[in-house]
Amino acid sequence: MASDVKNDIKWGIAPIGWRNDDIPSIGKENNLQQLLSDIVVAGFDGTEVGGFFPAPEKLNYELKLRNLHIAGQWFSSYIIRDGIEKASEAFEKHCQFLKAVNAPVAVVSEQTYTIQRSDTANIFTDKPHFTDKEWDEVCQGLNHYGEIAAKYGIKVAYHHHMGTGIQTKEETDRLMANTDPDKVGLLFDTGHIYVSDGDYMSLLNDHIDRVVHVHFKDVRKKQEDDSRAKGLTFQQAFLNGMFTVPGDGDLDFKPVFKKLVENNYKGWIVVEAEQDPDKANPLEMAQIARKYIDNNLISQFN
Ligand SMILES: O=C1C[C@@H](O)[C@H](O)[C@@H](O)C1=O
Ligand SMILES: [Co+2]
Repeated sequence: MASDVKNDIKWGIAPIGWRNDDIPSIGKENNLQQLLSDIVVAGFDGTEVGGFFPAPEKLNYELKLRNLHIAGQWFSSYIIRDGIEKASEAFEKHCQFLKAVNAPVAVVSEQTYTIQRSDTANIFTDKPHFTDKEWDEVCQGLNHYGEIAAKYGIKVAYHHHMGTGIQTKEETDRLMANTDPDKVGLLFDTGHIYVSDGDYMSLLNDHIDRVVHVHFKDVRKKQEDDSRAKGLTFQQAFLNGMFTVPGDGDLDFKPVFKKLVENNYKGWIVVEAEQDPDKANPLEMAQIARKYIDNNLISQFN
């Protein structure tokens, strides 16, 4: 059965185009009200929680004024570094926040050994690798996160991510094989898997049944090649314009959307493009993305 495109799929855009949690100086002039109002102007249904967002009461108030909704929030997980018990305590607090803002998924990434915030590591070559023991711990811990999330009516959406121990398709395959499908879902991020493996359809095709959340991140191949040749860090690469919104880069989102719809995907697709807002006007980029979605993706099913 296919999704009912109008009712089953909600479209979001992440705050990361306006402000970046990892580089707080970027876009600090964009406050919550500005961000949310831009999202309404561009025609999206909601967003994910950014690091600068206020407590639930204030956030819900601002969302309600604009009829917007929260899709989820990133959780930096440290199962290997801190152990399952301590990591789970932090995760439970995260779920409490998510429940208070009615978010359906927790976006989880195991951040032990990550190089995504490093000032020196080459994002294309220096990723960490987990030992077999660490893999066991992460998989066990994530299953436990799934049990905690379920108490709050939330799903775990695991985010494969450049510069982490679970980045490639092979690593994501291993994660999917060793976690419980009822407890751990997959967040499919087009940009991360493309930069990692040079392909995005294989991951989607193989794990479509586990996908509970989606990030649409486009890649400018020229800027990716340039960043790779220069051995840039993750932050340098995105400031070099490696990522952009769908419709502005080189990835074709039509087969991705088709696959999701044909497999009855129900949930959020969030446009997510970390860029320098001084170079890429966030509202303009949001409007480019929305136009591409309407004219090239949704139109396939009209
Ligand atoms: O989903 C994401 C959240 C960000 O914090 C992260 O760095 C970005 O690359 C991403 O895909
Ligand atoms: Co993402």
